[in-house]
Amino acid sequence: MTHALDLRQIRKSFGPVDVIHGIDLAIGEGEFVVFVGPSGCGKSTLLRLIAGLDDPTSGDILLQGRRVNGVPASERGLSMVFQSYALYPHMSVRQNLSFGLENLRMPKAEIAQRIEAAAKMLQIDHLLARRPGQLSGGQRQRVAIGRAIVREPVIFLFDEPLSNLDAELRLQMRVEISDLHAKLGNTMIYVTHDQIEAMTMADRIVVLRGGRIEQIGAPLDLYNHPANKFVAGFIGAPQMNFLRGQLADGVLRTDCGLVRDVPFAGAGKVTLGIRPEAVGVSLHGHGDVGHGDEVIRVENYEQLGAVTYIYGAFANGEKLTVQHAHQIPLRRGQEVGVRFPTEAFHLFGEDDKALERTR
Ligand SMILES: Nc1ncnc2c1ncn2[C@@H]1O[C@H](COP(=O)(O)OP(=O)(O)OP(=O)(O)O)[C@@H](O)[C@H]1O
Repeated sequence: MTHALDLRQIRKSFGPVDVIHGIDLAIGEGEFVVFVGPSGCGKSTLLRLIAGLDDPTSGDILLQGRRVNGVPASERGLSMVFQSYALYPHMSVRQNLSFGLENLRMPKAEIAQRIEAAAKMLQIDHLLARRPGQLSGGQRQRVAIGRAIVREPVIFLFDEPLSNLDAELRLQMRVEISDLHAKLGNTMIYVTHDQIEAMTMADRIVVLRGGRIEQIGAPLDLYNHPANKFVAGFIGAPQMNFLRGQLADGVLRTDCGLVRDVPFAGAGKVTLGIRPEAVGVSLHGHGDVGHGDEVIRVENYEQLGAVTYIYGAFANGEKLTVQHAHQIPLRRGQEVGVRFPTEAFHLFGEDDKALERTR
């Protein structure tokens, strides 16, 4: 099968600084792939290499099986949507949408028809006569997406397109971009540092750190089976809890006092990972400590109605975040029993790699 995109051993250096360290990646036709990672991990650089806005130092880029190294951006059949929208302020929305097509000498009737279809899909048909300055941030981003759509690209490239929008609008646009992908069926590559965008939009997530791929997988694969501590900590909010410990002969002893038979092989220093929602809470009556495996002291808490977040600490100072699905009475300084179900354990070795379960 021909892939929409193949990256083969892509490296990129800026002068003496190596930014991308040999990336191999194949993206299938119609896939929605999200590149995610902390600031400076090389996501935008990688996207720019794919777009043809920059050249790799070495390695090959193939679009639908054809090597495109050195092919100018305008001839790659890709459209890019930027965080900054990059609209022409002195042109109307309609002109912003038609500009690129006119440059391709496309017949006027076809341009008009494409603009009409895209404007309708994005619900900006009533805004075509306005200038970007007369639009809200969300409307501007829709115009920028419209400009990408009218070009009918083989691949859409998005570089943090929602970063300038407020939380509510981000959520709405996330859903709209997912809908757009479902309607159009094009391959889409989306760069973000926001793991929630990655979790909600991607068919597959590529987690990058320091110019290397840490893990590739479907959102829930990464959530349930992170390959290492970095991915475990990056995917999921609030973050997975990490507790120091020792493993020997199938027995885990954490520094905070937990002793437990665990189905993991290996020995030596380990980190126990457990997600906030997997930790059980027990309260007896008014603030009495219930029966738990261990006790934390509540340092802070947040009652959101649907969920309660408890930010606690063990006697040894290690922190624990608990996400509880019910409303419970809490006060700072009280002690709460916490339970650790073994099924929810992730163990990471000294090299931060996830240990395999033995059963
Ligand atoms: N033109 C350049 N010259 C020198 N260094 C660069 C250049 N462009 C990017 N870099 C460096 O390459 C690294 C990766 O940058 P890149 O913009 O790809 O990161 P990113 O993951 O997109 O980060 P962010 O989320 O902050 O945009 C950074 O350390 C950056 O400083």
